[in-house]
Amino acid sequence: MTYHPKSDFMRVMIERGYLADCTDYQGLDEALCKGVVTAYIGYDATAKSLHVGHLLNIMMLRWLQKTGHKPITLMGGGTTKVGDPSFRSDERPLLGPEQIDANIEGMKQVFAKYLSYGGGETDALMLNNAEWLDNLNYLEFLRDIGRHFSVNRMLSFESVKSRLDREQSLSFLEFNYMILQAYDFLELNRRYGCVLQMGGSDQWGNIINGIDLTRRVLDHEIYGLTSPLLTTSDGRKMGKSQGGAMWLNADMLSPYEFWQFWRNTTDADTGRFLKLYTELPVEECERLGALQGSEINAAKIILANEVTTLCHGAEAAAAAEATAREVFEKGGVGDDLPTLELTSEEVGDGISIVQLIVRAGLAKTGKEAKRLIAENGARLDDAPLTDAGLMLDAGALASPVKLSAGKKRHALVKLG
Ligand SMILES: Nc1ncnc2c1ncn2[C@@H]1O[C@H](COP(=O)(O)OP(=O)(O)OP(=O)(O)O)[C@@H](O)[C@H]1O
Ligand SMILES: N[C@@H](Cc1ccc(O)cc1)C(=O)O
Repeated sequence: MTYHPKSDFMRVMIERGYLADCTDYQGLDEALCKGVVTAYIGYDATAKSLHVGHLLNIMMLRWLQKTGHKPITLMGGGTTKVGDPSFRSDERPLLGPEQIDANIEGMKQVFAKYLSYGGGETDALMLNNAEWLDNLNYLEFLRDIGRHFSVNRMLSFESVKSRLDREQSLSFLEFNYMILQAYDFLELNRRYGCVLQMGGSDQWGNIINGIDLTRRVLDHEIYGLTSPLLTTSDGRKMGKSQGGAMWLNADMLSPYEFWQFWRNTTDADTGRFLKLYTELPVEECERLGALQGSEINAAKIILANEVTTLCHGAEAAAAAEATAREVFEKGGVGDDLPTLELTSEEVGDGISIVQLIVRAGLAKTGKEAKRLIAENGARLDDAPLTDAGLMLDAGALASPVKLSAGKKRHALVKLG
């Protein structure tokens, strides 16, 4: 990166590692220096909660607001009905309107923790593209908007190319997604003077289509900026299709498990995550990330506390840290462990240990639970579990028991 930015926002984006690409560094930097820039990120309603992959770009909106600009969070109430095919090898499952509305309600919970909404100049706005997409007239839309798109060019984008190269089907419905997202940018520019769209690098094609369309229709110069897609050191994208998504809503992932996720960051990721997910000064993040051996654990605890405080509050972060100390350092049971509460009817004459391991979320299937036991990875109240046929009755569960999978994952089982 040879560009030396003048604006605070661009400087933060570059210094902290948020920037993958930008359509016009200098043009955007100058706009940011001149006055308040309105920028948006869109979120499709494909799940009830956002996850830590999305948190990366929520932090970008937070920095945008902190540096004196105006963020828009756009819920994809309209676009979710179509489903973004970018870099996907298959079509997304189609969701019905009730599911979409429920997902939007779930997703919305998180934004107010990071952004301040309201009517002021740099207050954030929450919008939904169903507002302008739901009632589009097909023929008018084709004539006014569709005529600006070249199919030849649309077919050349990397985001759909792999699907075409592999001769896998790309439905006409999905093919329209790019046009709808482009139209969003045009509408947001027209209605709210929005001049910047941000997103993960998989959104590049969709973003530049919006910029081209707005130039053609309104003759306005607008910008796009993308972040790297966050992967863990072992190369997996942090998302939801990957399984085990790290959700931001507490009813989908407890604050304790959320805290643990950050606490278990690999050494190589610690400095990078501190810069992306906390607001500690860059030099401090670098110093902490460079610690070696057991010292880096202190950095990971700082990371977990900072991120959990932002997302779930200082109290939840402190409780998670206390539970972790209790469980790991003293071998005890903390109040904050994920808990499975059983009724006496469920326990009956006895409930199998395999079923408990699955229901407590420590294994996905019975087979996986049995393998865990066979490989000596499961423990009951800190004692190794060797018998996969073990049954626990109400007497055994008279006081809560702790189940563990490996060194780091624990759950409490108790009678409700
Ligand atoms: N791991 C990530 N790192 C950075 N940005 C991400 C990440 N995951 C998602 N995003 C951003 O959020 C947008 C919405 O993503 P999308 O719903 O496709 O993600 P997802 O939950 O990872 O989905 P899936 O795993 O189903 O592909 C992405 O296009 C990207 O801009
Ligand atoms: N396409 C984005 C979501 C989005 C929706 C509408 C937009 O205008 C912008 C972005 C995604 O897959 O997550």
